[in-house]
Amino acid sequence: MSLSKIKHIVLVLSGKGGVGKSSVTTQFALSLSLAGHSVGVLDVDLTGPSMPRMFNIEDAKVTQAPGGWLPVTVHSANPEAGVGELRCMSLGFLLHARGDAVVWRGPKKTAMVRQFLSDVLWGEMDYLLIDTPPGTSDEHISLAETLLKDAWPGQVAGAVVVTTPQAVATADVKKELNFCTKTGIPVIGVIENMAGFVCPNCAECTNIFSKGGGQVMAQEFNVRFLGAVPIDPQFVMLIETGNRPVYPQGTIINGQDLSGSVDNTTAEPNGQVTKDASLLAYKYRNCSLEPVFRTITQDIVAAIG
Ligand SMILES: Nc1ncnc2c1ncn2[C@@H]1O[C@H](COP(=O)(O)OP(=O)(O)OP(=O)(O)O)[C@@H](O)[C@H]1O
Repeated sequence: MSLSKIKHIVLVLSGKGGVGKSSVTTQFALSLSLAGHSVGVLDVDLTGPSMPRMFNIEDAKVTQAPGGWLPVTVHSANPEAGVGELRCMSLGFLLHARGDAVVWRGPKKTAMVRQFLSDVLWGEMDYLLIDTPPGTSDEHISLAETLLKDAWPGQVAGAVVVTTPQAVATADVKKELNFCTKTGIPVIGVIENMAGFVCPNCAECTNIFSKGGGQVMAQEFNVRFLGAVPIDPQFVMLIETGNRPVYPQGTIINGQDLSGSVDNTTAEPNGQVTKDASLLAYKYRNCSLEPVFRTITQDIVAAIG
């Protein structure tokens, strides 16, 4: 199996679409990489692959080598700066045109997931994060079957389950936790995303949705609560504008009008990290969600052991 040299495999799940599962996968991958770990991200959301957009590598092409596909490099390792390499594989790289729709029946999806697990040449990696579609679909069942059959004991570290605070989303996530129980995939913990909005001007946190649903659910299911990630408009900007971030018109932060300016205000204090790591990672280091997710990542790494 092409996953044999990967130390830990982590699934990222959510019961509902749009709760920020891919954003969480992105931040988890960047946090791990910035902590010096080598990370692969496998996007098995076949009908809505969003990892190429998240990493701003939508135009990248996957190379076919004799033994399989070479994943796309988001950034190379920079040991001097303590940054690990980050690579990604997604169906998005294999579609002819950006935005092409995938309308496949179950067996074809199953075959694709199996091929992703067997034919991608990851090489040696500390972590492989698998971004899954929302719910419990054909992709999940194929993933669970293939992974649990082929992985060595303990290699599948478990699943991180993402939810938003409100009850309708947490209800869906309960199904996801049940799926993990039934398939025997350990649950590493629950992350509550979009938990409040911190005003960039006055720093007051407003709970736009209700609060604490993820924590309550974690207690109910006796699983670890990994933390709450607030809504940060800067993160969306970082992702949507990728490696060349420009503030849109009307952006006023801390009373300063930044419309149209390149968001490099904190990007180049020493020039070290930009040398090898992508500017995306470098920008993320300066995003307000980075310290929040760094703590969550440390907890996950400690939980995996
Ligand atoms: N903490 C956050 N702060 C600000 N924006 C966020 C946050 N989390 C997610 N978003 C934004 O919300 C939108 C949906 O997030 P994302 O695509 O990660 O959700 P998803 O659960 O993976 O969706 P899908 O079901 O389509 O796979 C994106 O535009 C993303 O940038």
